[in-house]
Amino acid sequence: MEDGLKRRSIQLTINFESVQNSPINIDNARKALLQALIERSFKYDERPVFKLTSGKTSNYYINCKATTLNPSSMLLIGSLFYEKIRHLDVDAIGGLTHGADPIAFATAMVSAMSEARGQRSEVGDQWSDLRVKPVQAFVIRKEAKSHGLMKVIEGNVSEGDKVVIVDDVVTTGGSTIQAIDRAREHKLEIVKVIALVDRQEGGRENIEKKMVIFESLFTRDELIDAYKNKP
Ligand SMILES: O=P(O)(O)OC[C@H]1O[C@H](OP(=O)(O)OP(=O)(O)O)[C@H](O)[C@@H]1O
Ligand SMILES: O=C(O)c1cc(=O)[nH]c(=O)[nH]1
Repeated sequence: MEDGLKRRSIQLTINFESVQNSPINIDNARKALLQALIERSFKYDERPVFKLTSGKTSNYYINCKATTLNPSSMLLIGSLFYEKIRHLDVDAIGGLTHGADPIAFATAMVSAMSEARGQRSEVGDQWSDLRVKPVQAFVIRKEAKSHGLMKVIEGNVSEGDKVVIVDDVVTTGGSTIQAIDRAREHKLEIVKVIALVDRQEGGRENIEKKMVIFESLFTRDELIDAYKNKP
C-alpha cells in the first residue's frame, strides 16, 4: 500500500473526451465488446475440433486474445473492468499470464486516465471522476522466472495489497484458481475475481469454492445468442 494516498469517487461516468471525441457509455461499450468478441474471437465448428486447456474438446472456442489485444477493444475492456472495481478499495489487478494480461493492463491504464481527469476536476473542470491513486497491474507467471529476481508475480504489488484477479475465459476455472492460489501464497488479499467470458462449464462453482466473489462480463449463452443472431 502506498501510504498517505486516498481515493475519492464522486461521479459515475466514463467519459474519455480527453482522449477521443465520443464519450463511452457503459451499455454501448458492452454491446460493442460483445460484437468484437463475436467478430474476432468466437469460433464454431459442427465437430468438436477445439482442444481446451483441460484436455477436453469442444465445438466452440473463444480466442479472446484476438479481442483483448485489439486497441479499440482494449479501451472498452479497460472501461468495463474498471467500472466493476472503481468503487472498491483495490490496489492492483492481474492474473495468470497470458489470458489475464491485456485485461489487467487495459484496466490499469483506464484507472490512470481516470486519475488524470480527477486532477482536472480539482481545477474546476467538468471531469469530477476523482481517483487519486490508479490501480497497479500485475502478472502471475505460470513458472517462476529462472534468473534475475526469480519472481512468480511481476508488478508493483506487495504483501497485504488488495487485488482483483482477472481471466479472459473461465472453463473449469483451473487457471483462475492457480492465480488465486499464487496470489494468496504471496499474501495478496483477493477482493474479487472477474472473467471476461464464463463458459458456464463449472468454472464459476469451482472458483467460488475458493471463497471469492466471482463475476463475468459475458456468459457463453450471451455469446452463442449473439453469434446466432449475427447479421
Ligand atoms: O478455466 P480453464 O479450464 O483453466 O480454461 C481457461 C483458460 O484457458 C486459457 O488459457 P491457456 O491455458 O490457453 O493459456 P494462455 O492464456 O497462456 O494461452 C484462458 O486464457 C484461460 O486462462
Ligand atoms: O478452456 C479453454 O482452454 C479455453 C476455452 C476457450 O473458449 N477459450 C480459451 O482461450 N480457452
